[in-house]
Amino acid sequence: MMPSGRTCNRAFGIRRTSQQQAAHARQTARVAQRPATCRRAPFVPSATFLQTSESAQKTANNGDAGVDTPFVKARTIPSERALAIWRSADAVCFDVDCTITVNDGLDLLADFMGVKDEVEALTTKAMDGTMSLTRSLEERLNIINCSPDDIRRFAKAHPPQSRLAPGIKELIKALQKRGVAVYLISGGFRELLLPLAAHLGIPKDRVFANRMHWQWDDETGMPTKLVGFDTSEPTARNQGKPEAIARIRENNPYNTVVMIGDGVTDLEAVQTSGGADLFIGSGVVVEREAVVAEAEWYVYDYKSLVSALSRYKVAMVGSGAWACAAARMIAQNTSQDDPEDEFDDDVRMWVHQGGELVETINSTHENPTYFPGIGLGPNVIATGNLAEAVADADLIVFCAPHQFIRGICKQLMGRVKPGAAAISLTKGMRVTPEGPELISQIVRRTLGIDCSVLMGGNIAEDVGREQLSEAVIGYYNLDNAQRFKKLFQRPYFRVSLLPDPVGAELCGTLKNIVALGVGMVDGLGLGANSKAAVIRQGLLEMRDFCQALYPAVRDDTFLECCGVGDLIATCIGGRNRRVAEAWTRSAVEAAVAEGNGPPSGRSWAELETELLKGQKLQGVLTSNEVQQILRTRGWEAHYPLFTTINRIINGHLPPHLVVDYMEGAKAAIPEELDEDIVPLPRQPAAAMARLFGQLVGGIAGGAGAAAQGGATGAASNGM
Ligand SMILES: NC(=O)c1ccc[n+]([C@@H]2O[C@H](COP(=O)([O-])OP(=O)(O)OC[C@H]3O[C@@H](n4cnc5c(N)ncnc54)[C@H](O)[C@@H]3O)[C@@H](O)[C@H]2O)c1
Ligand SMILES: O=P(O)(O)OC[C@H](O)CO
Repeated sequence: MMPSGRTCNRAFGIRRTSQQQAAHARQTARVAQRPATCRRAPFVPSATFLQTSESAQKTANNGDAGVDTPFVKARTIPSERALAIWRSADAVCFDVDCTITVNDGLDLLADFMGVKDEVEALTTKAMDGTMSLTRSLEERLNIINCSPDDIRRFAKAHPPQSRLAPGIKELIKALQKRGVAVYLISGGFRELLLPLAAHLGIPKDRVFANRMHWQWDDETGMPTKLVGFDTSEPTARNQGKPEAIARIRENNPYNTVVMIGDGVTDLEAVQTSGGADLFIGSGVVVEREAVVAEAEWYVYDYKSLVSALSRYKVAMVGSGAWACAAARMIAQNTSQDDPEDEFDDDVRMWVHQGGELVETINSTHENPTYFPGIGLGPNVIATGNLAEAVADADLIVFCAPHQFIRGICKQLMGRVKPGAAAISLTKGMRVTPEGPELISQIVRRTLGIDCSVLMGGNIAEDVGREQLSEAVIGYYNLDNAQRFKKLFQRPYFRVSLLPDPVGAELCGTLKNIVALGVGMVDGLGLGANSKAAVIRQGLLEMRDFCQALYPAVRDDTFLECCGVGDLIATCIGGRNRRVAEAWTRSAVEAAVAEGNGPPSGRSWAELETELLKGQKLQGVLTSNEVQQILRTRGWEAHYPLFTTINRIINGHLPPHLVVDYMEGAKAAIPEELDEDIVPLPRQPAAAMARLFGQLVGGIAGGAGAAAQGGATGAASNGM
């Protein structure tokens, strides 16, 4: 800003950090050697927002021995109010001279025209108050007396990039990227500002400044001689900046407008009604005592404004295998040194166990219980306190085993930040007498926030090893989905958006049942053809079930990575498949070994503990949940594979019927057994004992018999 820019030769007695003092000394030495009219302010090099503001604040609070200047406390840490306004700004207005540029345009032009000293004398008069701003501008232009050609030559000699303050271009770019309207409001002249505006991508109609008046040549129709300037522009007089902002507001539906500048006329922008909602003082180029003292927020580094612009805080609810792999990706993204990074570096992770595991994660940056051998990143901060993990979080990632989500959400009721957005990575559903409820629906209903889903063929350990994986984000709110995409997307983790959240979530849920079937095929020693048959039928039943419950679910969704992609990944490398294989082997071996006696195959719960070491099996619970829906609605015959698998896992049918699911679904299940739906039974079901007793002869024929259709025969016999 031009008029007060003249005051920058004065010493203002600002208390500085030692870092600032060193920078200031270097700057002072440089300034002394050049003809610029502004003494540079301390510039804090490349510190992050918090480091900058904290160190500055600390110095301000402690005092700084060795500096004998009067104490002025710059508010370098923004208040919550200031931060909220900054983040929600619709328009940001910048002063130009010594705010976005390192020098004053009119001074530079005077120097270029060889009249620097006379112009400076007039400036001093204006600053002394012995001359009005308007008259001082008039007289200075008179002395400068340039032609349009001089201005063109001046612009060439001082191109925009040579004049920009450090970090300003990145700040303006970050604002524009967010859709914030950027304005220039200057006591300088349009003729000198427009090249800067063009360089910064600011349209001409967003530049408020004074206009030179020219004498025009009658013959050529071209401007020839400078004869004054347009005094009707608000920027030609004191209190002009708030007036310009009031005009901007009149013509645009902005709720929130911020003014940034180095001088007192910029400060005025917030002190008048109709002006800006927030003034941010800039000490990037010069420090002015009055501005430092009055500004609600004062910055020495534009990076700090970029950092503070929109730092979404992220919470991870869960700390199992997938929660760790996902938190690791998020932490990689949030810690990027990118001025446009929208996220706070830290990722809070809730650890159900609390205690020692929390301490281990925070000291070793690894979760040895659920995700051994893979570092999470130092910015994943574990806590055993659920409410603390999500407090202040703008983005909440739910990734706990599905049976716990409802309880978790109940604890979080009334504790999440209004306006927060959630995403569920959990695969599963809940079934109530009223019908099914998806995990994302539980989050939405209990917490009253938007909830997207992220689904795909994503074996946690493979993602942790940065092997290529794909996922979709199924969404209702596109803005939130796009933000989550930025949060998750990595070179090795390809994320796309899918406007079918229900289809995506149900695919992720139902494939766990099919994976149990494939594990059974493996446990029976059958080959690829049988697995393919089970997978194909599983995909059909997944599609039919989704569309029977939610007719809007799209066919295409099943061809996405959340559909067939996840199905294949789980059936090749998932936990459900692995545990089902072990369970089937154990059941078959026990039946063969014990003949007609009661089989002693291992229970699901036992194998879950032994093989998954604390991780949770989702397929058995999901199968029981889905089966309740099938049974209640009389749909069992339409879902023969789902039904057969459910009967097998609950001990109502022998495992080899998985490849003869049409028969399995038709089998008459005794009344009392039909009710016997026990999630993860601790003991082999009594029903299993009876069935194995009847079927042991058939099973003893082994997998070979089953592969050749023997399983069908045995099942038929058994039923
Ligand atoms: N593991 C994978 O490869 C993978 C991949 C994609 C999706 N998923 C899905 O993500 C979800 C979470 O899976 P995961 O692998 O992160 O977890 P996990 O299977 O490793 O389960 C262990 C987690 O459950 C927690 N837990 C145990 N008891 C609890 C309780 N009473 N209340 C709350 N939490 C409790 C543990 O603290 C731990 O964080 C599941 O729905 C799963 O289907 C898993
Ligand atoms: O290991 P599973 O069977 O729980 O499956 C893991 C993931 O869901 C695969 O995408």
